[in-house]
Amino acid sequence: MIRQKIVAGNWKMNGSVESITALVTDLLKADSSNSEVVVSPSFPYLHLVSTLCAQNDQIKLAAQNVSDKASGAFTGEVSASMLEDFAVKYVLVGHSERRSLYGETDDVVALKVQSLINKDFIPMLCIGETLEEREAGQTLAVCERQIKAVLDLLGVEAFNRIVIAYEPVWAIGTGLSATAEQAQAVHSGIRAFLASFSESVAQRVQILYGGSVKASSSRDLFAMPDIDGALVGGASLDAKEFLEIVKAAG
Ligand SMILES: O=C[C@H](O)COP(=O)(O)O
Repeated sequence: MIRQKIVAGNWKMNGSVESITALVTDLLKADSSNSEVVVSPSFPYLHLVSTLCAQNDQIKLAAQNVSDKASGAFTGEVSASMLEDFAVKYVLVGHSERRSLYGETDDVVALKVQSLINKDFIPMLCIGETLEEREAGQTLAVCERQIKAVLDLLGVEAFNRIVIAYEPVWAIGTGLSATAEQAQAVHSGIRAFLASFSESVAQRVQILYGGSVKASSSRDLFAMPDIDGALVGGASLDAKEFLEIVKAAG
């Protein structure tokens, strides 16, 4: 099955009105691409970016997080219904920084996925193992456990509306990308795991790789049959580098 590639830039907690305006302006100058291009600013800049991109359907918007609660006394949280006021298509969920620094468990991540699916957003479900887990041979078991929490709550059909981002924790922000072969092995394992629940869902689901993706490594990654794009952190803050990655995706 042909799956459209997605190249998503996760800007994390970076940027200002000035720098984001300049970055988006540069991204909008690029030629159109067959891949879907997504950018993920911090909440305060969603409105700015959606306004800047309003005349151009080439760039889609992602939020970096969402609350698992619908509304109420949850200071500092942002609900899925609030995101409906912006042109948000995707929402990152379960990023390893959320899991490790803010204590998000598999169960909380699954609830966030549920709140997004209920509102017709597409969750980008981030999964991946730590270095210790990889060295202990637990890479796939960890990924499967993280996916299983969502499967148990929502069933396999939910994955028709979910994008998976495989991001080995040891490769995030370290400059140590997984090799294309290492990433492919995990992606195909994830797809096989989903296929044990539904072959058609497994064939359809887009699985992105994230972890120190650079223009120089992206072509090899995208040549792999089960790598359907990238979730790019640091390199997405540089328009030229990010656009090279978009180009490599075709
Ligand atoms: O969401 C993106 C990942 O955390 C990758 O970040 P990085 O490209 O800076 O390693």
